[in-house]
Amino acid sequence: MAEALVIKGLSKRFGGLRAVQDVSFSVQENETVALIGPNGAGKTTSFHLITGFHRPDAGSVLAFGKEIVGLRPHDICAFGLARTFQVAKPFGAMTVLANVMTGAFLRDRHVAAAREKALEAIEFVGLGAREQTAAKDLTTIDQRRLEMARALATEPRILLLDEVMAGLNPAEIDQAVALVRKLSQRGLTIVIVEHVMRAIMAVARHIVVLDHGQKIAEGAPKEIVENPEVIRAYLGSGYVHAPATGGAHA
Ligand SMILES: Nc1ncnc2c1ncn2[C@@H]1O[C@H](COP(=O)(O)OP(=O)(O)OP(=O)(O)O)[C@@H](O)[C@H]1O
Repeated sequence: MAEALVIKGLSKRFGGLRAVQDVSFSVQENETVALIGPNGAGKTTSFHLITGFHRPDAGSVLAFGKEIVGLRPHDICAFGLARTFQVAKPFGAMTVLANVMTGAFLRDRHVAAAREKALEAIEFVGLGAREQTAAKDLTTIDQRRLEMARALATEPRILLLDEVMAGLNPAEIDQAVALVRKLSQRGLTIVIVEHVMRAIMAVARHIVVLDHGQKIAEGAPKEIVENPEVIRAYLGSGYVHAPATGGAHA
């Protein structure tokens, strides 16, 4: 498998705070990699750095062999990296279809083509019956579906999902897991930030753990949940059998 994303020495300070410190990891094509860690560990900042919303102080991000540090978010998206946001940012008054078309317009200037592509993405994420619903009237899981459809409509090769399971009930988490798997089966390379550990275990082939901006571990899910450093920093010793408090959700 070829490397879709190679991150080397990524660093970002906010004043005196080292939000991301010398973080390196790689993602193979069509692999799903999870980025986990406690609140404030630097996961979302890493997404901002990869997708051009923040410029790193140091480090490199190669996407399919091309350096993308320094490119604007729009150009990074056009290069094939799409993302969702931790706090969903739909255009509330606009319909689901109109929202997803804003993604599709990245590649298709023609309304009919953009509409067709948007409808395909809406159907794919399971929002087929809601295309004319205003985004603000969607349930939480449907808002997450909308975020994914909007990203998908930009025709990404790499999809970065930021806490798409937050606030979902257990049945909805199962649906979201199924959708992430379906996205992977479509051939996408996925990087997912998530606190819901059972979802991570169900979708990720590889896990990278951040703590205080630094990578403290990476490896296969089974290794990670047994790693003493990860248990200390994030999971807590009882997570496998009982929901952890304050950190990962079982
Ligand atoms: N724009 C900013 N200006 C100043 N500090 C910031 C900024 N963005 C993030 N930070 C700080 O950087 C650190 C890392 O934040 P980040 O949002 O990346 O963490 P996270 O791992 O995504 O956490 P969570 O799980 O809570 O979303 C935190 O201490 C945060 O307060």
